[in-house]
Amino acid sequence: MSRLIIIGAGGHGKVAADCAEAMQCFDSIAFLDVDTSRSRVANTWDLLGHADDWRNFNDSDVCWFVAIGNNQIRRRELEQILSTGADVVTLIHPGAVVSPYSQIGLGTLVCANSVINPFTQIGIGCILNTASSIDHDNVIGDFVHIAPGCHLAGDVQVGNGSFLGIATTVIQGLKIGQNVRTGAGSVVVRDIPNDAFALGVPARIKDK
Ligand SMILES: CC(=O)SCCNC(=O)CCNC(=O)[C@H](O)C(C)(C)COP(=O)(O)OP(=O)(O)OC[C@H]1O[C@@H](n2cnc3c(N)ncnc32)[C@H](O)[C@@H]1OP(=O)(O)O
Repeated sequence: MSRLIIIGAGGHGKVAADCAEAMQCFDSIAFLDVDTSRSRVANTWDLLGHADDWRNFNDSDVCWFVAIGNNQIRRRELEQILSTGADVVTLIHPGAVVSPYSQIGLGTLVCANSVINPFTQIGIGCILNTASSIDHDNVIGDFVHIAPGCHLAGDVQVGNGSFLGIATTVIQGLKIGQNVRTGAGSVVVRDIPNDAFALGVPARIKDK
């Protein structure tokens, strides 16, 4: 058992803490955040101090999770912590179904009711949000956010830093590039190139 400190006390941080509590493998759960105007988060968890001061809390029994929704900021913070060799954890809600034949990178959050089917690889620092399903043989890059209710069919690839908006559906075998964004409810039926923004049914690429 160890103490978990979560960096980022916004809505996503609260979901991460709730997941960590459900896992029942941490002695205590607390936060650091850039906003230190309060001492408690949602009247439930302690806010220990400023996120920039995280090294001051890096005792041997502490492990870390970065819960920042923005993919770029999450990447910056997590890479900084990983570079020091600090103990970063992966959070998988006990109500998620994860195949033993899949791989999940450090610092990723797998939320309740998500399903990860076999031979799928998930990178580091990802968010697989509530009730998302990632089917067989997917390759999901680093710092990707798959929003609630997304469904990815088999053999889908998603590049680093991409954000699939809530309830996006991707048919089998497609390749979604890096830093792509999709709108809520998009149905992706063609590959999407790097840095594109796509939305609609079927999803079309739009100007940003
Ligand atoms: C736990 C969590 O909360 S995780 C976070 C999950 N959140 C999401 O997934 C949010 C995804 N965001 C969206 O879908 C947004 O609507 C965006 C990014 C696609 C567009 O947002 P904005 O740039 O603010 O666009 P805006 O709302 O002004 O709409 C512009 C036009 O696009 C249309 N539009 C907006 N979203 C969509 C969509 N998802 N699909 C199709 N059309 C859309 C609007 O109807 C509007 O059309 P109009 O010009 O004909 O009236």
